Amino acid sequence: MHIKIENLNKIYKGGSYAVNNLNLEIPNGMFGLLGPNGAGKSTLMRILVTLMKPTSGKVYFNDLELSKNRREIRSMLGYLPQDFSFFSKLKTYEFLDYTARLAGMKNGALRRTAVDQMLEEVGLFEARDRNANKLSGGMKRRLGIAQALINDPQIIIVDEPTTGLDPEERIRFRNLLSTISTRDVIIILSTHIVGDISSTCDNMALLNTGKLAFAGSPEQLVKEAEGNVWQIEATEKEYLEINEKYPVISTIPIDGGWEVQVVSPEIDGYHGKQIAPNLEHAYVHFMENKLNQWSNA
Ligand SMILES: Nc1ncnc2c1ncn2[C@@H]1O[C@H](COP(=O)(O)OP(=O)(O)OP(=O)(O)O)[C@@H](O)[C@H]1O
Repeated sequence: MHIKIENLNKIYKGGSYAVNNLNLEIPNGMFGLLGPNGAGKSTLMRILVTLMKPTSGKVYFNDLELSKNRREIRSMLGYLPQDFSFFSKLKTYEFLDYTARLAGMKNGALRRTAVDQMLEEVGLFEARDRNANKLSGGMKRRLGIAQALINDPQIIIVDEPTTGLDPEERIRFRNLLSTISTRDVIIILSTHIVGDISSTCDNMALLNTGKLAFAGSPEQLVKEAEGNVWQIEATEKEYLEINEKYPVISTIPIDGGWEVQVVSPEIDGYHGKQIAPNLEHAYVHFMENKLNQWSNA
């Protein structure tokens, strides 16, 4: 499976571009879509899952063009939306059985087996008789991914799936997606949480104000930030200045002041050394330095 997005635009009423001339290719495996709030991620997801039509441009799923093959493409998709909610009266098992029926699984015996297997896979088998709306936040999200996977989709699209989850559930959810991504599928993971991408995705794109700011591997993005991350030993007074001047990534108290990590091409004579960037540094480098340079050019 391979997705190709060509010159895609979405203009909402009022004239603002939520997606702005986007060109992007998405190969098999786990693909991360990263960007700040309002970058256009949800709009792009909704276009890909056929819930919204673009203003212009084309999307190909292999050879199938989206606007001409909506029904066929829909049958290949599983979607976990950002605001996924449940039917309040249904038990966990009943909910998944219901979505399996909606997905066209008519044979009762086969459907029951598929539902039980899926509940096992997402770690909810023990909770099968609990009301879906009484599950914890992380369990609800796992039930959400179960409903997206029940018809064995080739493309799985998950929008901000780890927002609001505690660290343990976040890791559990990421591991679940990683396991699924070893199959012959595309998983598109939209997030503003850098850690979701660094631990799981082979390829990624960075969106900002509807435009593509970067496409490649997380390692490539990290490489672009080399030479731009500094660890500074600062006095209290210097720390206050540094905080005004540069994006500060972390601060640790040390004897007589602070050890501060900043993202910047230079540090104006402060006492510091360059350190190897990680994806969080690289994301900040891109948003703060590169994009500002472009918009000022
Ligand atoms: N229905 C709509 N009508 C008008 N403008 C919209 C609509 N939906 C989104 N927008 C605007 O389009 C832009 C992109 O929004 P979108 O929700 O796609 O971004 P996002 O990256 O998913 O952000 P978030 O993580 O906050 O959902 C934003 O400026 C938003 O205000």
